[in-house]
Amino acid sequence: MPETALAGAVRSALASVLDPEIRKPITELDMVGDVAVDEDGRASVAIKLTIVGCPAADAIERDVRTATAAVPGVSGVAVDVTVMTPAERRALTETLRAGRPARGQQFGPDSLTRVYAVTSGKGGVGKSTLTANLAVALAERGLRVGIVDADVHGFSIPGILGLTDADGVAPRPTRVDDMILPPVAYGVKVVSIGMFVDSASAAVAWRGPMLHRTIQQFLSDVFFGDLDVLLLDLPPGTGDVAISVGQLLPGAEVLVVTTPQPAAADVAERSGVVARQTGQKVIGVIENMAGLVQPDGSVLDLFGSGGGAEVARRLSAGQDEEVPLLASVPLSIPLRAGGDAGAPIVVTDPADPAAAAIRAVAERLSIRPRGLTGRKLGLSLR
Ligand SMILES: Nc1ncnc2c1ncn2[C@@H]1O[C@H](COP(=O)(O)OP(=O)(O)OP(=O)(O)O)[C@@H](O)[C@H]1O
Repeated sequence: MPETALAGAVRSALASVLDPEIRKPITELDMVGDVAVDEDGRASVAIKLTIVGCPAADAIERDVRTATAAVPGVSGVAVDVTVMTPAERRALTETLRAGRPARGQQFGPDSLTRVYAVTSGKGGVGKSTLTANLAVALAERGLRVGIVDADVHGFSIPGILGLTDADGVAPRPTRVDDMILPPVAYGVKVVSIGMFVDSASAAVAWRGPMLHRTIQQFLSDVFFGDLDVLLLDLPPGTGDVAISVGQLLPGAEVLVVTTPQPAAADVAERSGVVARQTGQKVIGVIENMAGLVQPDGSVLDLFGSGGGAEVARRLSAGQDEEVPLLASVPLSIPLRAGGDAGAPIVVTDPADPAAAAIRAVAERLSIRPRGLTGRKLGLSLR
């Protein structure tokens, strides 16, 4: 039976309901089944969820009720929730892949997504804290942003972005067949090794090939959709990881994080040099944990000063293009506390000097023109 005009109006209104994980209208995802409105204006809407126990079910049902009830002429709403058949699910994953074969890489040479690998010479310099806040600041500017947290030594991104539970455990992402739907926090799609281990303290002692396979799986099986920017949080500076990134993401550009400590400069410089040896371009240095402004206005240089500028100078030597020091992010109690609480300060306390410095990096990155330098153009000479 054809839908009445009112049922058609309800269906159109449902285009405003987004699947919170896939972030597309449920109408485009074929999640809306029969829609009918009786003579008294009572609407009945059939919704097909991707999987049984879909964590987004309540949000979708609520939004469907609200959108339907707002259509003029509708007096009541009944929502019938079912689950897609395997064939419907397969059709959905094929639509989401948009022609890309299963297990195909999403960020290959033709991709328009800018990929930034955030690296540091050693642990504990604030790489994850900066990556998470930078991602949120980029999303705040209207960009579509994703993070791959592959830092096996401390998969801390889910915690910093408030995705973990009271025990510090990250949520297991929803799977639709072989497609992994990344949770979204502060507008950023996040996938982390921490989402696939059993406890927050689980130690991950992985050799390079295992990490390589995991990054590869994240890049192929996680549904990121069209992204403007993908940030990679990688374990501190080993050659293994740089080689993997070079192979899997030849277009990736590198941000080097260091502290102001002159002694840290050597090891930070090395991480930049290793990245370069594997064909990646270092596009800037971020100094973190710089001088803390005291209540009396004096500056406490807990970790010394000048390390960031020194690393940038050394990485620029012999290069056509200078490697800039993009920011010097001061020590900040709110930045640390925001990370612990899962509330990134670029949103909760944007005026904090550390938040302002990170937001300035986001602005600089978001207006960078896309260059083709270093990209294979796919031309062949006959
Ligand atoms: N500018 C800053 N001011 C104060 N605390 C900071 C700052 N940057 C980071 N921190 C804190 O320092 C600690 C280490 O930061 P983080 O986990 O981001 O480092 P990391 O380089 O990613 O380390 P790892 O690679 O070992 O995971 C965290 O407790 C974080 O809150």
